[in-house]
Amino acid sequence: MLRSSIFVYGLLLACMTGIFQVTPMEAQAQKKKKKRAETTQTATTPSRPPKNKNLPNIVILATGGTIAGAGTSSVAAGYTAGKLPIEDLLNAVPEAYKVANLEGEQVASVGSQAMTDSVWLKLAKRVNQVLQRSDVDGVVITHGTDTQGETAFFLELTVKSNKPVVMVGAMRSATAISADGPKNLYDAIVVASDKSSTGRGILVSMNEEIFSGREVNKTNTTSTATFKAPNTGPLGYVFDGKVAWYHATLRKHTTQTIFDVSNVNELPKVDILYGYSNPDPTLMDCLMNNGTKGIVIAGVGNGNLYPTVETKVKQATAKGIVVVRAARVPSGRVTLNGETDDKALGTIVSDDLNPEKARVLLQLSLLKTSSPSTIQGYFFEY
Ligand SMILES: NC(=O)CC[C@H](N)C(=O)O
Repeated sequence: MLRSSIFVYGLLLACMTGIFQVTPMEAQAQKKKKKRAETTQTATTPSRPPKNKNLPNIVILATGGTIAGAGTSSVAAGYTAGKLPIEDLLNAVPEAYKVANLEGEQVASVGSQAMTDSVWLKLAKRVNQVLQRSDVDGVVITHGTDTQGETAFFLELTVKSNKPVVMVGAMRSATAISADGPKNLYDAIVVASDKSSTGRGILVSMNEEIFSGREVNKTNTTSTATFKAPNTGPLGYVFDGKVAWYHATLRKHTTQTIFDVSNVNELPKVDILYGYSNPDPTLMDCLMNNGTKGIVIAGVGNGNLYPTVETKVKQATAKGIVVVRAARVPSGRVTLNGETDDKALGTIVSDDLNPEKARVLLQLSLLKTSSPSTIQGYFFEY
């Protein structure tokens, strides 16, 4: 009796301490099972397939943004932009490897609200280097949406190749439910791989629409359909892995421009002043005394200026600062000598470029000349 109760007690103890939980044979089987599970897991993580010589070669240059953003919740809006590396973004779209051979490179990892002139220059130089390679057919650039319109126009004026360059972003982070990044990235790769995208300038592919880098703007703070071209509409669409074109830009771009940044390390300082009722004209003093070489005014209506700002503008142009009248109105042209007397003020107009795009063109123009009339010519040409 005593012996049997010692046995039962011993058995119980053994079970609790796990001695009899797994026999050596079972342990080996479990080890094998675990290894199998690990192998299966690796196999489901898409790895780079071997190069297919029948597919185009696309280089993806990553700069950050929401498309590479990650948050702690899949439903809350909060996240940090530019966290995930390009490899992770590509792993979310294994289908893209059936469209092109893909090579990824991280140029920057920033939310595009932190975009700088130096990243622009680095990016433009890198795009040009990559496109010079005879084995590269096109480039895709992942970018935050906040300032994507400006970067697109900067590249539109400084990329020296006819090969497709397609920018893309996302409005929902990579960890959000229904993240739009993977579909947008897939579509952008489709657009960049399509020979019909050649010679169209910098393209921005978002939400199944394709825009010109000159025209595209972010128009909604949170919607996935945020990108629009208010003056022209989209150039085309990408749907079901196919591209369809309806329009083309007539303004000079890429290989047709005079702007070459290959030896440029710094851009001239150009700032934007916003127009509104009863503004404080001393803001202009701040810019005039701050080394600013050019000022873009986001004027009201047809780029009109508040009277006391107008007085300051006259002082600025007399000092040799180039002042461009643009408009805070989201579409349309700013016309010369309408309500505002450009001749008397020494100002020029942005044509139909919005203030931030006018700033880009003014920065590049000032690398060439400080003559307002020559720069006005550029604004009607590009
Ligand atoms: N949707 C976005 O990409 C916005 C995220 C961030 N502010 C950026 O522009 O990079």
